[in-house]
Order: sequence, then C-alpha cells, then structure tokens
Amino acid sequence: MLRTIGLMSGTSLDGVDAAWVETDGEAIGRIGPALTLTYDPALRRDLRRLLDLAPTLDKPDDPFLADCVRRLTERHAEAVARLREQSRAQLGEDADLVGFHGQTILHRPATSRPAAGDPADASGFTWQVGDAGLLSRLSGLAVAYDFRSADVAAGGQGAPLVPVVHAAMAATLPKPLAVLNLGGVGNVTFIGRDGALVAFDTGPANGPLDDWTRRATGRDYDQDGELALAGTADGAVLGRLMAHPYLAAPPPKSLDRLDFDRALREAGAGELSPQDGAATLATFCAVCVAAAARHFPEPPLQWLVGGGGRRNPAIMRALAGVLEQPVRPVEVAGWNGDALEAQAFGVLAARVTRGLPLTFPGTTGVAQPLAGGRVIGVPA
Ligand SMILES: Nc1ncnc2c1ncn2[C@@H]1O[C@H](COP(=O)(O)OP(=O)(O)OP(=O)(O)O)[C@@H](O)[C@H]1O
Ligand SMILES: CC(=O)N[C@H]1[C@@H]2OC[C@@H](O2)[C@@H](O)[C@@H]1O[C@H](C)C(=O)O
Repeated sequence: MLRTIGLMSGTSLDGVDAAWVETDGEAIGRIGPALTLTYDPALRRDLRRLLDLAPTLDKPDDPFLADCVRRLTERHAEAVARLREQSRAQLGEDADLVGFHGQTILHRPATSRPAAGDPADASGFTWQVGDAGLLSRLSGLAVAYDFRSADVAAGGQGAPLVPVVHAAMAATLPKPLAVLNLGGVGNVTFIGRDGALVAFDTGPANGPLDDWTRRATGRDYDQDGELALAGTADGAVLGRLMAHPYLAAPPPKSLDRLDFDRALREAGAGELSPQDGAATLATFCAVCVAAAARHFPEPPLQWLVGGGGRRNPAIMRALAGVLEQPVRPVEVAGWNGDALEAQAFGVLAARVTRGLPLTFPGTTGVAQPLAGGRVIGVPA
C-alpha cells in the first residue's frame, strides 16, 4: 500500500484540506491525520477574482494567474509539510505520494452523453490550477494531478470523482445508500445494492449562501446557520429557482461554482432581507438534493452527509424536511466529514499510479470506465 497525502481546494475557496491515507487505490488501510490550512483574505479574494476572469484569461502567460498559482501551490506545500510532521508524530510514518487536485477555476464539460463506441466529444473543458512540478520540488514527493481532463476529453463530465472512493469506504454499510457532499456545490453518490453508482452534482450548496452572507454581514459564511435560522424561506423565489432546468435534467451532470449566479439574481433573491435570503438559499440547497433523489433508481436507506454544509443546522433541518429517509452526518459511519474529499484524492492518486479507472458511466457519463491523471516523480 502507498502512504498518500490527498489535497483538495474546494469551490468554497476557504482553504486547502489535507489528509493522510494508506491505500492501494482499491482498499483503504490506515487513516491518519487530517488538517485544513485556510487561505489568507488576499488569496481568497484573488482566487474569487480568478474564477470571474477565467473565461477570458490568456492561459499560460497571465501574470495574475501565475502569481495566484504560485501562492496557492506554496500553501499546499505548507499543508503537506505540516501533515507529514503530524503523521510522523502520530503514526511514525512519512508519505510516498501526494494527490493534488488544485483549484477549479472554470468547469464547462460537454453536455451530451457519449454513446459507447461513439468518437469522444472533446468540446468540453475543465480547468484546475496548481503547479504540480513546484509542489513536487517543494515536498520532495511524487505528485499525482490533473484528475479531470482525460474524462472531459472523452466526453465525460469530469466530475464528480469521489464516488469510487465513497463506494470503497462504504463497502460494509447497508445499501442502497446515498453519500452527500455539501461544499460550495453539492454532489451525491448513490450506491445500489449491487454496488452500481449513480453520481452527479445536486446543485448549489454553500457557495451562494457564503456569497450572500459576505455581502449582508461581511462574514465569510453563515456560521451555525445563525442568519438562515432567523429568517423564512421565500416561496416565490424558491419556486422560480426550482424551475431551473438543471434540477430536472437526468444525470450525468456537473456544475461550475458560478452556474446558478444568474438564476439567483433573476429569481429576485436580492430583494430579500439578509435573514430571509439566507433561509431561502439554505432551503434551496436542500430542495436541490430532493430533486436529485428523483434520479436514483430506488430510494436509499439513509443519507450520509459530509462537507461543511453538515455543520449548518438550517441546511440539515431543511434536508430532514424534504427527504423521506434519515439524514445523518458521515461521522455516524466513523468517517471524517471535513477530510473525506482530501482522503479521496489520496486514494485517487494511488489509482492514477496503478492506471485504475477514476470515472465510470454512472459517475461522469463517460462511455467506459476510464483511467486519468498524471504523475510527476516516482512514489517512494
Ligand atoms: N459551522 C458552520 N456553520 C455553517 N456553515 C459552515 C460551518 N462550517 C463550514 N460551513 C460551510 O461549509 C463551507 C465549506 O465546506 P467544504 O470545505 O466542504 O467546501 P469545499 O470543499 O470548499 O467545496 P466543494 O466540496 O464544493 O469543492 C463553508 O464555506 C461554509 O459555508
Ligand atoms: C469541477 C469541480 O471541481 N467540481 C467539484 C465541485 O465541488 C463539489 C462538486 O463540484 C464536485 O463535482 C467536484 O468535487 C468533488 C471533489 C468531486 O469531483 O467528486
């Protein structure tokens, strides 16, 4: 087994999650420490600006992009260094391989589903920034990266990638099961009785709520759902948002962090009070999950929720109100809901080194199970 460090910088742009996992890409051995290094306000602001600029950026040469990439990568290297200190202290173990997702700044996969045997539809595009060479030099470790582009080039959605890892972690849990991640965007993995996967992005999760809270209060997010719990969801705005064609569209499907921004503006959310706006966005996150469940082949026995959204009681209450099955944080299964995505990129890194598939027809819509990713350096 390889001793991996998985790194995920999610759509919330709040920081980098890092986690130590022993794995061969299929089985999961020891699970070690995990940590989050937040980004300083200047880096957060610049990454947010990068998202807005991404569609018009002149890729290789833009000095603003290069500066953001360097700062982002250095922060990742710091996370690796600190986590190695912890894994040495706690387990007496170092690491062999890093899984480096980078930061998605633009995600525009092709929309049509390729049929088996059709030529690949390469019109999609997904862009994760981060300097794997620099991270490898700074850490002295082999680095697996570029996890999404082979899938998009083959006509897949390029996301979500974590379902194969959810399935490995849930090996002994009763099925059918739904594993929900509520980050900036929500994504769900339905695991059937036979292990078959149906996975896709549910809709916006914390992203619009974070933006709303920042504008209304200056704070980075609605801590413990304080704002949302003090308000009432607006039925008319919710009704307009629920009509968004993404919700009814069958999977495979995935989202860019900003895909719903226009719909949110046009739905009139901007007219609401800070509290009612937050309540509406928290409820909308849950409504998107309920809409997602309609695309499952059968109802799950329960929902396990990871990601920062499980810490927002307004979202968790709204979920319990719209879903018919029990909704619980992933901790009930003994998992760490803050580290799950980072752990997944450690497992995916090991899969990259072994040429195992990362994506499947039921996850990204790719025609056949597909390997992906690239590696710099040789795992120790
Ligand atoms: N105590 C809390 N109360 C309310 N919300 C919280 C709390 N803690 C975290 N969050 C929310 O969770 C978000 C971060 O979640 P997470 O780290 O899972 O997202 P991410 O990994 O960046 O996104 P993605 O999974 O879409 O890539 C924060 O931006 C915030 O909205
Ligand atoms: C393009 C991209 O970076 N997508 C992220 C994002 O954040 C959540 C959701 O949208 C998910 O599809 C994906 O991340 C997870 C880690 C995934 O690929 O499984």
